Amino acid sequence: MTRLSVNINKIATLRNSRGGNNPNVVKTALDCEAFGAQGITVHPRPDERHIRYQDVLDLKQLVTTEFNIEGNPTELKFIELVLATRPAQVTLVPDALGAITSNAGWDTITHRDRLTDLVQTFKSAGIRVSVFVDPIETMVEGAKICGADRVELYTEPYATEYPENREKAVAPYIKAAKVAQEVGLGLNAGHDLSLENLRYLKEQIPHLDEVSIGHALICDALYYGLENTIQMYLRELDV
Ligand SMILES: CC(=O)[C@@H](O)[C@H](O)COP(=O)(O)O
Ligand SMILES: NCC(=O)COP(=O)(O)O
Repeated sequence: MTRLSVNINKIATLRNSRGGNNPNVVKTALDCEAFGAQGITVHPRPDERHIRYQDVLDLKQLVTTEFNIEGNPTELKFIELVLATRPAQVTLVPDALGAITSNAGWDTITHRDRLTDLVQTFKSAGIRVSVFVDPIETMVEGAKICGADRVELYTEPYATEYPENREKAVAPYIKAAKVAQEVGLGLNAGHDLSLENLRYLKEQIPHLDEVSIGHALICDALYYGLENTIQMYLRELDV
């Protein structure tokens, strides 16, 4: 079974655009769970332009499905937040300051020592650690050497190539997923997954443990409503 974790960053972006508390991020997370989501993902950034650090602490009190915090562990504040929150999973993402969104995975070879320390720190606190990587076999192997429990494959290149040539788009992901399975890593995927491209990814990589989806899912909810949308995404994974 592949779990759907809804990334609620975009709900916070909407809230922040006006100040106040509408939409309510915590209520939306709980509604996502009630509508069938099997996890909630947040990706706080140092400028707190969407999810704020306080949101993360508030969510932890009430989220009952898998809580996944994504972010760049080079920020001490991020490390402290994760350790204070103790989510089910932390996903380490090397996002650059000033980037609009995440745009690359880790070089798990160059950053091996630092990642190894971080993985150990989080695992000692009982938190599962996933490392965000491009679909490159050596990067997956590198994540294993760092002690990670899972990798999250960065799917933006898949999503971009999908409309032109979906077989070519998914090919590196199938290879990377195979390596993850061989070395005993769990497998997550995320970024720009959508109703258009999700089913094929799942068909090609049936052993995916989890997908985290935010941007497209929240956009779809404008047309279909949040409950219907979550059910539609779940059906795409039910293959
Ligand atoms: C790691 C990843 O791909 C997502 O967490 C993505 O970065 C979502 O963040 P934004 O909502 O800021 O685009
Ligand atoms: N880890 C990926 C994620 O949480 C959501 O990414 P996106 O669907 O907002 O592109």
